[in-house]
Amino acid sequence: MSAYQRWVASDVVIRSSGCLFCSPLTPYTALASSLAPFSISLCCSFCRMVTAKVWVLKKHFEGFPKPSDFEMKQVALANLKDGELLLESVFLSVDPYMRPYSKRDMKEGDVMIGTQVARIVESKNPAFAVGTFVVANRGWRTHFISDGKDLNLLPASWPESLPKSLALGTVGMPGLTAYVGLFEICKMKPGETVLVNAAAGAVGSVVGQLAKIGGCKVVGCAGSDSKVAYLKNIGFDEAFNYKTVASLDEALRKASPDGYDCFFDNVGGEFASIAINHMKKFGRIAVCGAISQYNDSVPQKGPYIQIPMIFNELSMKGFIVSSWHNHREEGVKALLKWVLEGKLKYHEQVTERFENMPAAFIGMLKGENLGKAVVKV
Ligand SMILES: NC(=O)C1=CN([C@@H]2O[C@H](COP(=O)(O)OP(=O)(O)OC[C@H]3O[C@@H](n4cnc5c(N)ncnc54)[C@H](OP(=O)(O)O)[C@@H]3O)[C@@H](O)[C@H]2O)C=CC1
Ligand SMILES: CCCCCCC/C=C/C=O
Repeated sequence: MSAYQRWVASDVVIRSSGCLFCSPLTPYTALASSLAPFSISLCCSFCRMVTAKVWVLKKHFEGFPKPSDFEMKQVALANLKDGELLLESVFLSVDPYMRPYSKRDMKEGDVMIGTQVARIVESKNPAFAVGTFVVANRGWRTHFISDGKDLNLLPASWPESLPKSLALGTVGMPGLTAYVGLFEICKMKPGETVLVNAAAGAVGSVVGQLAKIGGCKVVGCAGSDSKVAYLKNIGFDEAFNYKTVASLDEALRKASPDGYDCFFDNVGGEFASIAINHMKKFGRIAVCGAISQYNDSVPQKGPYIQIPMIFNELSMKGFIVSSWHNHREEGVKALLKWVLEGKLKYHEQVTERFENMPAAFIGMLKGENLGKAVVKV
């Protein structure tokens, strides 16, 4: 009998509101495995169905997201079929893209989109062992069933001492975004000057450090003095608080009087319109994000970019990291190596409890995070 089966057999009742699947009267059971405390699921003591908690988009966001736009629900998961796995989320990611993508791709009532580090708690698929950690793209759910095809294993060389949540941040999608944007889109070269905004966040903090590893001068800006201090601490040559400088134009000129070869733009809007006038001849702009525009109900207007683009013969390219999946393996390997060598530092803003997903998401959009915002279930 496996550790998991022993737990199920022990029937530790931790709640009694009833099974969603068979009867409102049947109590739930704690279901755990040999690797507790990671695994605590809800399982009906009669039919053995697991109940997942999920967050749905109750109401499309208008302007800034608010707690009442979300609703938490319970979903009963069916028993596993051959080839299937039961997983529980251990860390969930909250990312800016959820705001624009919800408008483009979701309808009210859909489970919020997103990725998680999850642990396999039951397996009817011989290719996946119980206890394995994976990265999945299954939205804001505590538990889910998979056939294994949509899961990414953490690299085999992932040390036990390294937080697995980094697979959602510095050694995950945001880190890869920095890697692709700098090396493939900006095509940065040693000796160049790189500008990055939202620099103390998940993507920006990696951008600045990779640019330093690549032999560049790095200028970053962020929305608080403590974030600016953090940027200096992790090696940025120049950093400023874009919210308190008297003039953004002056601050950009002071930080690099000769201008910028590469601009990694996470913010868009007014910042980008001003920064474009500080680009050097043949400068390259990676259009990564436009977070200053995501919550606009009325689209922002110019100034327009054509004149500086022409005079300085600039290149400007938007990109979506998932289109660069052929660089994933190489990128994750390089990021992990730099983290382990101590050349790539990380910080995580960890919010406790699945119930706080909306608060973590809203907080990240407001700039409350230093480094990657994640939720620990
Ligand atoms: N193209 C792609 O494939 C990808 C794009 N992205 C984009 O990269 C950007 C950064 O994402 P990520 O690193 O995950 O998030 P962050 O960890 O950087 O968190 C978001 C940060 O944005 C800043 N911010 C919020 N509102 C504004 C504003 N109005 N003006 C300036 N800064 C603001 C806040 O920091 P502060 O305190 O400094 O204001 C906040 O902490 C986003 O635009 C995102 O959409 C991310 C992943 C993939
Ligand atoms: C599997 C998650 C894919 C995330 C793609 C993110 C693209 C982001 C765009 C802007 O934020």
